[in-house]
Amino acid sequence: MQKPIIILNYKTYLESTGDRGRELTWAARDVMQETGVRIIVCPQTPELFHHKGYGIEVFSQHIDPIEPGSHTGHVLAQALIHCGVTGSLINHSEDRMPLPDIKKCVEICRKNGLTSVVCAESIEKVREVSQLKPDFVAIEPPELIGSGIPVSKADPDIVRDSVKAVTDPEVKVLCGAGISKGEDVKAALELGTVGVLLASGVVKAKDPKAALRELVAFK
Ligand SMILES: O=C(CO)COP(=O)(O)O
Repeated sequence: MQKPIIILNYKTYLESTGDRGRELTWAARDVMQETGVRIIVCPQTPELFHHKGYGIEVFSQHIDPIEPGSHTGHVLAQALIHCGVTGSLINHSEDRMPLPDIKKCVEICRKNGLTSVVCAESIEKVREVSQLKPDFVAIEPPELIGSGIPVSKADPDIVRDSVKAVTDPEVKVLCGAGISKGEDVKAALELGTVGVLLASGVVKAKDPKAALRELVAFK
């Protein structure tokens, strides 16, 4: 079975903020080096610079649909790049955007060499945002987010149908919500995704490094 892509969203949990966030990034880097699995971490925007240079890919949780100029308080692609960031989540369920803004963000990412991961809450949304040609679309049913109930097992149809809804072979599909175990990741791959987007199962685990090891150790 192919190796999964694991995107770890730090959200705004205290367990992934400040020094604890950096320890989590080091743990993810170690597991990535041990296993060869591509792991990407997504700390909060003000902390991104502190995760630079550790030998692991860092994505932003958000980017704004703006060009350089007068946009106080917004997140500019070039500033993310300065922080060592190589991609961004877009339209996360906890940070939704209107479609024209998603489109602009995907274009900005493409123009600046950033990987785009657009989240979607339904099969219809997956179909719609995949037309924008992001690098990844992540199906995440909001009701399962943070529930501990893995989407890949609780609702395999939404994952399978999301994979079918994406007709462009260059757009890869991820799934997320409630993922915490290797068997959840395995189920996600069997349904046709290339990996998972997750948060609480690792961030809030007693031993996040052990949780990450368990997540990627399946046959
Ligand atoms: O929103 C998510 C990842 O972006 C999923 O969160 P949980 O893994 O905590 O369910």
